[in-house]
Amino acid sequence: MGQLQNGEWHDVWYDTKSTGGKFERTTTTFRNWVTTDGRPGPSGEGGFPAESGRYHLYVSYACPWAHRTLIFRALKGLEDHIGVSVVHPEMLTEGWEFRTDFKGATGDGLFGLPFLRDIYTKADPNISGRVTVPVLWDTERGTIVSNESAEIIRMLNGAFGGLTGNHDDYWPEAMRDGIDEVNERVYHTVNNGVYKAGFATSQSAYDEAVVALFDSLDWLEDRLADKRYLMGDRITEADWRLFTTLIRFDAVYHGHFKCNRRKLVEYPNLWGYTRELYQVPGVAGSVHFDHITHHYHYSHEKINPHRIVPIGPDLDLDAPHGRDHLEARDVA
Ligand SMILES: N[C@@H](CCC(=O)N[C@@H](CS)C(=O)NCC(=O)O)C(=O)O
Repeated sequence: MGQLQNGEWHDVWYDTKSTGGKFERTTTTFRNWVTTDGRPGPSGEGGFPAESGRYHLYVSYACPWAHRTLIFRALKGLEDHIGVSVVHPEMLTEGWEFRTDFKGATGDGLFGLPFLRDIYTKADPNISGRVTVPVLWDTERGTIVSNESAEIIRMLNGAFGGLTGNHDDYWPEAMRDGIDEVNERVYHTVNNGVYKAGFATSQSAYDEAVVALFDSLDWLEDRLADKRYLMGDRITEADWRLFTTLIRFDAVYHGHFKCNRRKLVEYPNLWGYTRELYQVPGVAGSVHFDHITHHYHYSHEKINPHRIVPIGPDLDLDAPHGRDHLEARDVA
């Protein structure tokens, strides 16, 4: 693991010394938007119109943030319009690599480059910062549109309907404030909360993160007692953002990140809800437990110095989800 400083690679682990042992996620560099007609989006510059075959996603199957973009690509019928390259699950001193010696790792499908950082320096030779997945690459302008998953999923949700005819909407206008409110708590205490617990280097930083995480899981468990999905009777973006953390919970976060007050399977509502989302057509194909389990345990040498990859729990994600008694309606 490392980062770029003025286009040069430096192998450094996360700095938690300056923050009293707390892991703080840095902000994202590329913030442009693909829009229907190329007009600028909420941030960055314009000139990125939705076109078939023009954009390419760089992802890791292990990463929960990249996973969101793969789910939206599948749900929105974008497989034939947006290509994908999958990095190797081991993220070591060179950062994400395009090695292909692991099932499902594709290499760099556009340029045949060895490292993900080469894609970042192709976009900006003097770039500084972390080299993260996902990356949405524009093959026409030869640059990165965005490396912020929260924004990439909104582009995939909203910009390509004219091309695909798929107008399913996971961020409906009338629900946006409510969705954003749920996202905010879920992001800080669950999505990023597991990382704050796992990467903490002081007891107090770990305690703070792990308590907030399980408070939120209790809150979500209650919320899902009479709601089929987080926002009620229709699936929204908020559900997919939560799903990619829940699906990794028992396999990785419970043990490797010490989020072990309870397992996900011990929450009846959350566990049924996770199975239902997993069973939505197109979603199971985006879940790769081999990459997930291998990545975390092998890459984080500071947490797991012998790099033993555990066997992992047997999870029956295809079991009936048992949530049919709660009302549901279409996303269109
Ligand atoms: N804000 C980014 C965060 C993405 C992120 O942190 N990805 C992780 C993998 S799960 C990564 O690539 N980390 C490499 C690093 O931090 O050096 C997003 O949501 O798109």
